[in-house]
Amino acid sequence: MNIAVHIEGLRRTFGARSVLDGLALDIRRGEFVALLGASGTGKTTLLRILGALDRPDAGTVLVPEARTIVFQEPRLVPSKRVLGNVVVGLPRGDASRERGLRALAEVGLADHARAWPHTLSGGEAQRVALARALVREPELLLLDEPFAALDALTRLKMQDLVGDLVRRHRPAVLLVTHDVDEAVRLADRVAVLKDGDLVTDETVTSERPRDATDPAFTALRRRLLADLGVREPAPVEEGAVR
Ligand SMILES: Nc1ncnc2c1ncn2[C@@H]1O[C@H](COP(=O)(O)OP(=O)(O)OP(=O)(O)O)[C@@H](O)[C@H]1O
Repeated sequence: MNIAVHIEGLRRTFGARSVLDGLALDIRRGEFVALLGASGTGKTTLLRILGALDRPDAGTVLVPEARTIVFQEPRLVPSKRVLGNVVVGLPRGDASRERGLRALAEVGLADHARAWPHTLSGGEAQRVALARALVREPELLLLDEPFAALDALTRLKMQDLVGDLVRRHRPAVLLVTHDVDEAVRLADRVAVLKDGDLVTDETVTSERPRDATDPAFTALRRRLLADLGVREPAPVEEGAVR
């Protein structure tokens, strides 16, 4: 079957509030879906359910066994060196070590294998978290605002890195983000979560590498911002004095 994730009629209630209310979403194998939504709409709840960290109250959720999550913060084990963090939970031995080293090389940290987590920058630590997720060769990669805590330049570099890694490994991806441009840059499809269900589910048609000034990109950005209830700043006219 060509489907990696199948969700139908998903409901999750906290007290009297149905945060997810009949949500449906399919993700094909190797497809990259970005999920936008205002704060508190249930994006993390959805990701946690897909990662088996939370349970639905109702509905169907079919996900592959091989799935990993990367959170906003790297969540490294401070008492393990970088390589130990990457291979944590894998069988001990040379084969895992080799896989771990390959994954570190892929995120550009081959020379940090013996470093301790507290010596890493925020961006490096997050790359270790990515290596730890990829070394398991997931069929589904769940990304919960993985770049949100990084400075703007590091965030752009991380977006490029994730784009490259995903193209190489081809997992299905669900990326939760607040950043509309990030969603449109990276994803094959962008969905917006509102009032418990997806109100938008759009295929991104711009060619890669994506140019934020491309008309298709800007038109999609405008539609997504409207769905999110955010007004786009008016463009500054050339020569205008402000
Ligand atoms: N374990 C819980 N118990 C009670 N309420 C919860 C629990 N987990 C989440 N919620 C509530 O569910 C709603 C959705 O939370 P969630 O973290 O999924 O939103 P989000 O869209 O990821 O938000 P943000 O963009 O701010 O991270 C919030 O109102 C939150 O308070």
